Amino acid sequence: MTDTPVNLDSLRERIDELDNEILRLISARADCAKQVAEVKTQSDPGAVFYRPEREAQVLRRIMELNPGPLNSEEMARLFREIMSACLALEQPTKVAYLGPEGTFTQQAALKHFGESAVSMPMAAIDEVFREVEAGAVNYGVVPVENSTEGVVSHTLDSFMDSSIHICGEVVLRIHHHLLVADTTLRDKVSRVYSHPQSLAQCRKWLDAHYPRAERVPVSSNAEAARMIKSEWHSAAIAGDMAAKLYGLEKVAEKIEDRPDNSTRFLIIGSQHVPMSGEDKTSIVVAMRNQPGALHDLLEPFHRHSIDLTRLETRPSRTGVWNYVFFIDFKGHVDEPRVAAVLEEVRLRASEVKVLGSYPVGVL
Ligand SMILES: C=C(O[C@@H]1C=C(C(=O)O)C=C[C@H]1O)C(=O)O
Repeated sequence: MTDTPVNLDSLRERIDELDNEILRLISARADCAKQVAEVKTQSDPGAVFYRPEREAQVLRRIMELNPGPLNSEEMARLFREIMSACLALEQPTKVAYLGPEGTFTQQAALKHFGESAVSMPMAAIDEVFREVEAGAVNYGVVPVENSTEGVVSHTLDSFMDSSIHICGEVVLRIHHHLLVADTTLRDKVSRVYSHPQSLAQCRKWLDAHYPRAERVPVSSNAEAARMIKSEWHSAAIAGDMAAKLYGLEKVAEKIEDRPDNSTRFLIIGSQHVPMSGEDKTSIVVAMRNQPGALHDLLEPFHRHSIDLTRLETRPSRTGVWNYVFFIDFKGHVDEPRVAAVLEEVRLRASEVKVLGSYPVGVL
């Protein structure tokens, strides 16, 4: 196809006009968001400006209305950033995440809150919980389950001793790469560093390509990326953010054994999140260890046609009960049918704790 200069010029003129329009509209939107913040402060001086359910509704509406040619996810990502910038005008959201910088958890935090949020790396999952509990940050982001390797048990255990709520979820496609520094001797790699979950997610690939290399588990894949800078015979498995942060090269891309490898992260905070129209609830239930306990627990969900999306069993650490169950299901605690089920579950269980109701992840 050949573009005549005249065509190109007129198209660019049209783009300039559209940009002027977009600029005007985004500014008008930011003004509106500012006014919303003023209204919120008038009714409650300590008001939280960020509203997870409202943001989910805005993004879902945009995805539904999107006429193309941009795909809906791409369009929602643009709106995600507009909302993030609007919110930061009044109050940048402070978010603690499982660090160090360059982890998938940081990527998840930015995907959920947008680039205008202030994100702070923490050394461990319980530190993220502590920062949120202490009110030093507005929210925390922690990994909870991976499609290949299953549950992140540390996160579930942290909920047992905490009053923290779940305010949201975000799912991230995880792509791992084999990374080296510019000083690494690529044909002499005898050691591969990564987080144990990442090593497990790339097990078959490592067996096939580096069967003799020692696999060294470290606290995060960003830490693995940092470490190999000073070791000429070592490689790291990590994602794009860590590769960029530490200036590493990719020897092999997307080496995860399963192409649909993804991780679910939870947004934790102290807020009760109202209904967004498409919500999930997470609860933790302690049962006495007696025959039929699990059946008794699940039966009310079945009878009220409530969709369970996850069931996880953890040994109780208190000794009073033998098992605790982490259950996720579709619906919100403010819905009467969910309230009815919880009432029944309370009668059958030794203890029920609602961790939170929150919008099903949009992006
Ligand atoms: C504008 C509001 O406040 C914040 C900003 C939003 C936005 O820019 O659309 C949406 C929800 C809140 O996080 C609101 O509550 O409507």
